Formats: sequence, C-alpha cells, structure tokens
Amino acid sequence: MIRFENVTKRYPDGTTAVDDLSFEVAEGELVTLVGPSGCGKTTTMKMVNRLIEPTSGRILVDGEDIASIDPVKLRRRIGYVIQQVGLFPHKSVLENTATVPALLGWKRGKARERAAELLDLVGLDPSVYGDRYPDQLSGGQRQRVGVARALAADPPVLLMDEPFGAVDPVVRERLQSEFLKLQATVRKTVLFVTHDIEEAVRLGDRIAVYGEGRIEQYDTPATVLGAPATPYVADFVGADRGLKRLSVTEIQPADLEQPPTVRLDDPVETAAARMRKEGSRWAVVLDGDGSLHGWITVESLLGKGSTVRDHARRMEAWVPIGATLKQAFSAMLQYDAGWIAVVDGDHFLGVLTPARLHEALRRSIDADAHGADRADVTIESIERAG
Ligand SMILES: Nc1ncnc2c1ncn2[C@@H]1O[C@H](COP(=O)(O)OP(=O)(O)OP(=O)(O)O)[C@@H](O)[C@H]1O
Repeated sequence: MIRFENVTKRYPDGTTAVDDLSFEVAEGELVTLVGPSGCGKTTTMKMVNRLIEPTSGRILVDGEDIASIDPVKLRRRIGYVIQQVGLFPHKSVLENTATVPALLGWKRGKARERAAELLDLVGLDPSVYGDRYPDQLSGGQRQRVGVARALAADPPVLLMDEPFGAVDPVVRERLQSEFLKLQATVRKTVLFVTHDIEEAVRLGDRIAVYGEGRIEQYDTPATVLGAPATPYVADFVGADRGLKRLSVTEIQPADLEQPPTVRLDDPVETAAARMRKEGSRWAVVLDGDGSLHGWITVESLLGKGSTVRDHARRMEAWVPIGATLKQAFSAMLQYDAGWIAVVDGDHFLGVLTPARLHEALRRSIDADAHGADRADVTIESIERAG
C-alpha cells in the first residue's frame, strides 16, 4: 500500500535525514517507526503526504508514484494526526471534525452527520462535545478529535506523528487501547511515529527501528524484542526486552502442561489414585461437559466427603488461549498461584506454570530467530544447539 524505493532526503544544509530507505507497508497494516530524536522518522512520514519532497527515490501509494499526484489531492486521501493536533480554535469540535469532508465539497448536513459519527467512534459523545471549542477540552479529548478529523473522509492511509506524545501516561495508555480497538474496525494502513519503544511494541503489527537515517530492523514486535538484528537495536529496545516480549507473545497449546484432571462426580478414591499415578499433588476439576470448574489437592481429599464435588475449590482465575504470556504471568502473581489454567471458551486446555512460561518464551525467541514455528521448537533442541 505504501512503498519506499531507495528514498533519500538531504536537506539544503547537507544533513542527510533519510538515507536510501526501502520498505513496504501492507494494506491495513499498522507500522510504527521508532528511534531516537533526529533519526529521520518525521522526515520519512512527511514525504508520504509530500510536505517534504525526497532528494531521490520513489514513494508509491497504492501502486501510484506520489510524485505524479497533486499534493492537495494526495493529502485528501491521507489522514494526518500530529502531536499538537492543530485544531482550529474558533471552530467547534464538530466543525473541526468535518473539515476534510467540507473541503471535499460534501453537503453541510452530510459532513456534520459524518463528523458526529466519527466523534462517537473515538469515544466523544457528539451531543456533549460537538458544540464545544478546542480550549474547552482536555489534552486527551483534543487528541481524539484529531484522530476523528483525520478519519472523517475515510482515507485509506493514516499518518500519525507522535499523536499521543503530549498527554500524561495514563491518558496515553487509554488512547492507545482505544486506538487499537478503532483500528481493528477501520483497518487503515497506518504509519505511526513514536520515540517510545513501549508504544511501538504495543501498537505496531510491525516496527521499523531507526538508526541514523536508516532502518536497522523491520519486523514484528516479538521478533524485534526476541531477536534484535544488531547491537544497536538490542540497546535501543532495552535490557528488559525479555520482559517486554512477554506482552507480545501469545500462549499456544504446545506451551501447556497437562496436570491430571478429574470430574466433579468422580469418587474420591478414583481421584486420589489418578493423582498418585501421575505423581501430582493436585488436579484440575472439570464439570461433566469438560469445562473448567476448579481444583483439588491430595490433602484436601483426606477430609469428609465421597466425591470430588465435596472437596473441589472453585477456580478463581484463568486465561483464554491466545492471551499473552504477560497476562498469564500477571494472573499468577495477582492470585499468588503457582499455575494458571488456560481455556478455549469453557473448554479446559491445560495449565501454564512459571517454568512452562519461561520455556514458551525461550522457544518463541528461538523460533523467531530461525524463522520456525514455535510449536516445532523444543527446549531440548535449543539446549542441544547450545
Ligand atoms: N528543514 C530541515 N533542514 C535541515 N535539517 C533538518 C530539517 N528538518 C529536519 N532536519 C534534520 O534531519 C534529521 C532528521 O529529522 P527528523 O525530524 O526527521 O527526525 P525525527 O526522527 O522525527 O526526530 P524527532 O523524534 O526529534 O522528531 C535531524 O538531524 C534534523 O535535524
């Protein structure tokens, strides 16, 4: 959808801001450009809507060389959100949001209707906020208006330059998750500039890590964190990249341990025998239909009662398959538990223990480094490779 071909930008004073850049952003993909100040992220972005012209190379949007498109027309196809939002102070929130549709010659009523729809989509009730002026909004609300305005004419491409950079960390996190939800529905092709690796990892389908004027690594967040391509990238993503990676690595069935399972109606003796046979001091308790009910320990079976039902404890916490390792770990810490059950809907799949979680992380890192599937990587094969 957006394609850079050997793009270089040299400013008149001789600064090379971007040096022979080639990369591609697929349709509907959200790519974050991340790197330290002055590495050329904003220059890259502004070349896409021709606020800056490249010195050499080509940029294609939807297969078309943008050098041949009238810049004004081009910009109407590309939403643009910046940190200082740039709302018109004397226009209401609704009018601000309707700016591009109005420029495109939409009828006033239709433009306002669309603007109201968009405000709703970004979580601002148009009947409450529509008639306010920008200085009557909080910083986070202004950013939302900026996003609504950029989306109003339904452009296929969205450029976002540190859009959440000026708000406090709590609001920022909220804006990020709202934006992810929004993107899941609108599926724009997005270039998103940030200098914050956490934000880049959280939002990006892929991340471009910039060094000076060039991309050092262009890959999924999990790969960038697990297998940084260069010492520079490793340093930039931080010493705690293993921890960060937990939040982008999903739990897979092959990661799970299978403890003994017993049914609610099983006699105590059957349950005890099964646990003894498998050498486990505890078991997961399932309902008649295989859904997760709770758990029991060998010790608990010693009390009064004839079936598992009399001894089972309700499960307090579980995570769905596909949740991240971080969510699983966080649930273990929150419930002070040595393991956490993983379910698919109601269906019990297995449990994750800290040891299994660590293995899953190591296997996923090894899989990414070798372009393999995690399910095919075993701890033994990693250790053999040494
Ligand atoms: N108009 C200009 N004239 C000369 N040099 C410029 C100009 N604009 C940017 N630069 C230089 O080009 C380099 C890249 O700047 P750019 O704004 O693209 O970086 P950035 O990664 O977006 O940085 P930041 O995160 O600080 O916004 C920097 O060295 C900057 O000083």
